[in-house]
Amino acid sequence: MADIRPEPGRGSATPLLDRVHRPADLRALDGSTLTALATEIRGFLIAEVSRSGGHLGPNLGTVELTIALHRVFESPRDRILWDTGHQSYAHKLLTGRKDFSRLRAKGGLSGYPSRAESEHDLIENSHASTALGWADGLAKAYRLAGRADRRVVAIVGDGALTGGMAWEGLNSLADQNLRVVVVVNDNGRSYAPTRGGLARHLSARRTAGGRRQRLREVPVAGAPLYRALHAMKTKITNMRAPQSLFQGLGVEYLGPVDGHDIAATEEALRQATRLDGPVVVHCVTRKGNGFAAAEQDELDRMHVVRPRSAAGGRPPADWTSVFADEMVRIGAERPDVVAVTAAMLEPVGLQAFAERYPDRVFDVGIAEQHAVTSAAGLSAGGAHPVVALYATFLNRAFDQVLMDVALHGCGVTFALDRAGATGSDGPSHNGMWDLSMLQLVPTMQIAAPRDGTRLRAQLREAIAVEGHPTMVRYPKGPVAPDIEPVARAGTAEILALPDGPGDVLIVAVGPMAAAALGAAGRLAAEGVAVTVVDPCWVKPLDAELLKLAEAHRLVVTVEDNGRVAGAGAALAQAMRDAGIHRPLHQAALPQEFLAQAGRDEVLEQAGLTARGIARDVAHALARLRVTDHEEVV
Ligand SMILES: Cc1ncc(C[n+]2csc(CCOP(=O)(O)OP(=O)(O)O)c2C)c(N)n1
Ligand SMILES: O=C[C@H](O)COP(=O)(O)O
Ligand SMILES: CC(=O)C(=O)O
Ligand SMILES: [Mg+2]
Repeated sequence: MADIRPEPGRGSATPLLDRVHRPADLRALDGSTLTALATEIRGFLIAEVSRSGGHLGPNLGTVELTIALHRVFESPRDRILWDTGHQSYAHKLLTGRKDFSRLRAKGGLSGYPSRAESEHDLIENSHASTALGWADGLAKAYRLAGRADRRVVAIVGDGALTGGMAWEGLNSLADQNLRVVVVVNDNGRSYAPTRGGLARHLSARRTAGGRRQRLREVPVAGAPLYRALHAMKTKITNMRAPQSLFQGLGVEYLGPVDGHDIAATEEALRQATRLDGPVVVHCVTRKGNGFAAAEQDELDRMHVVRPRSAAGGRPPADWTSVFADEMVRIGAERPDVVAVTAAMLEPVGLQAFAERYPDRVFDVGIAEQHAVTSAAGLSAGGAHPVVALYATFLNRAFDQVLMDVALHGCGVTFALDRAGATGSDGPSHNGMWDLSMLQLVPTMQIAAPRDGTRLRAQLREAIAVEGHPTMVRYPKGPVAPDIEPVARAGTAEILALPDGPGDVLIVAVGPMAAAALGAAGRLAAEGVAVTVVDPCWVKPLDAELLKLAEAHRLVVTVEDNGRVAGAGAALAQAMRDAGIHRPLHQAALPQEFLAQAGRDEVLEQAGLTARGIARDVAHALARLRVTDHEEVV
């Protein structure tokens, strides 16, 4: 993630934008005014997003495309669907949302489309490659309802197009001959350059288009030659290029068109709407366009920038960098260890591994399902794959984890970054499902390290396991300071022991250890004797942990995962199975779609802080005194 300094003189004065309150207002503007509006929007985004943080590069690339879309389509009668949704800032501005002062913060604008914000938004899940599925369903529904007037347009990045769902969508659009316009927003990048056969195909089409474009720019001899070539190559429209992969599937193809040329993009879109079936408009854009620092950012074209408050100076070491470092060391010792990423090499911390062992890292595109099954294959072939993903993105690959990896006894390690609350990306990005989901997988071993030392150690332990899958989960943000154990209970580690017998056992999962210790301190001051234990391995739970539970009056589990079926629920079940009848209170994230806020705010709201845990324990103890034999309090 890049630090940025906006170019001096850039402000957010927006006289033209002030005249646009809704998409229809755009239709009254002429060509040069539209170009000036694009410049204004770009200046606004650079100034605002540099301050708030957010997806700067992708949004700088879609300004002109968004203007063209809103001039051709009549949203919300027509549906404009942004795949992933991280590139919809200009769309927000043109649909009346201009207060970016709290972008991605609590109570502020979402970093993605949001149904609560606008009738112009529909998809807000922000997991990639879903827009064609939505488009397919909407177009079918409109057809059934006899609403031929309602058009559907989906904007999908070249990165999102690497996801299998996009191809399932295209297949279905072609099958039903649905009138859907698919704009491929091709900037050649995901975070890093987009990889694979599809990326090569798009690149070849880009080059073919570019060659024609250059010929046209040659004043005298070039133009007739261009026209001759062009006429020969195009039959139905003057923009259609033959031999595209899409045409082979039964989806028309227009382009490539320069996505920073509003008039040309508009013309391509208008042509697309005249066709009576699915059509791809190949739109070539530059990620970071118009902001030199972003255009020149080799890493990811400023895909996402940190808020200015967090920028400056060296950021503190985060969990990702500890993982990154340990992977390089493990890689040196274990030539069979390979890494798999779903288009997020650098964000998940595999850059250094890739530099050291370029042949042992595989970027499969935004294709988590394929990443997991491919890892099963790697394991079957004798390698030990580490599949590194953001926790929330594993969700869609549950069946592959269960049936390909676990059922087949594959030694695959899942390294899940951004596990727990992530906050500013809203409900879609909190990593609060993995502990529940992977509890269901027979043979899966789950580690939740509490600090950097434990992350290194447990990653090693996990990678040493063959014959079944392992998972290591860790959160977003600075790595927690090391906490040394005071005793052990099997594989669990005791972090605090009272002098005498304990009243309360706090089972702190992973990075919740520090807050649990803080709570124990507060409770001790009130005369409550608390033992704090870190299970280290959340699955399987060590029998010693059950003995500890039996030795206390109240058990409290603390985890940054949804409360349903997570570590607390697993312990409650293990205790019941073992005939241990102790009341158990679960402190966890509520099983809800959590509103966007800072990560700390989300944790605070869920009571996952020292104060919150101490308060919960005190309440639970008070209730225990009243009802005595309650099992879950
Ligand atoms: C299922 C899933 N995996 C990973 C991501 C993380 N992610 C968000 S945007 C992005 C790259 C998108 O590339 P592209 O679609 O080409 O859009 P661009 O940013 O280039 O405009 C990735 C990997 C995600 N949102 N969803
Ligand atoms: O997950 C997608 C984000 O927009 C980028 O997240 P991050 O800042 O946690 O890497
Ligand atoms: C949008 C998103 O998920 C990302 O930028 O990673
Ligand atoms: Mg892209």
